[in-house]
Amino acid sequence: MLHIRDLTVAYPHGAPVLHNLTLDLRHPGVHALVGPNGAGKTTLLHTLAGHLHPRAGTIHLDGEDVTGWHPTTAARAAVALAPQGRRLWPSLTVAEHFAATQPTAGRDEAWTVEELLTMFPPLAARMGHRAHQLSGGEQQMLTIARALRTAPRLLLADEPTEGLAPTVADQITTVLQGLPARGVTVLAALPHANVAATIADTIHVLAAGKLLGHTHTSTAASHLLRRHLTLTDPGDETAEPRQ
Ligand SMILES: Nc1ncnc2c1ncn2[C@@H]1O[C@H](COP(=O)(O)OP(=O)(O)OP(=O)(O)O)[C@@H](O)[C@H]1O
Repeated sequence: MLHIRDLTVAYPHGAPVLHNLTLDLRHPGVHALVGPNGAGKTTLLHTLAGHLHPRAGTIHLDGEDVTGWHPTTAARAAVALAPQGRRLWPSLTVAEHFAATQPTAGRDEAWTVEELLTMFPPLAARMGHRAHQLSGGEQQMLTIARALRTAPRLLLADEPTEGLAPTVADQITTVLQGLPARGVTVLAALPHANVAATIADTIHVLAAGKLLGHTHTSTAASHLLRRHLTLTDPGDETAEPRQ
């Protein structure tokens, strides 16, 4: 469904942080992007969401060339970003977040607010609370619920379980794993291969803005990273991946 070819992305006035990156999400499912800090995971998700324009390369989504599109075009094409740091509206209540977020026009697969509250039960008791009054876990649930409210076909989730207690992280993982059955493909940036292996069908390994390969197990993902670090730092052959 998503085909990225030779993608080079830089921040304004900066050197490229993604270099000739080629990546395919061939089938609906949960896909992880794994790599050390600074690998370029967030940059890739923001490029797919239309927040950054590539310097070179192409992005095709379901056969359509969407390279360099704007965030509103991405949203209309049913691509939703659940960003790192959540970026909720602090003074709006949970109910107001839902009211302010409407399903993409023409999408039949929209979730009702009731369905989203069933998916994330803690939010049901917090409808009148402002976002800044929520716990970190509740904020993350609202971030994902708000993204789902737009009825995406591709959900970009940036570190969706970051900093959460294991039980809350498990709740979110379970939701993400159930999304492909509802027609949503998930691409989640995750810092650790072992977390990725519990969530995703496929793990795409990124380092220094380049795709090292894709795999299905944390062991193989760690091996790819370790080999990359050994090749780039021959003086430290015992180096462990920085993750
Ligand atoms: N707004 C920005 N302006 C300039 N450079 C940036 C900006 N955001 C990120 N970078 C740089 O781009 C590179 C990739 O960062 P990115 O945040 O995409 O990595 P990441 O894999 O998501 O890392 P992390 O796990 O730490 O979030 C890093 O070198 C970072 O310093």
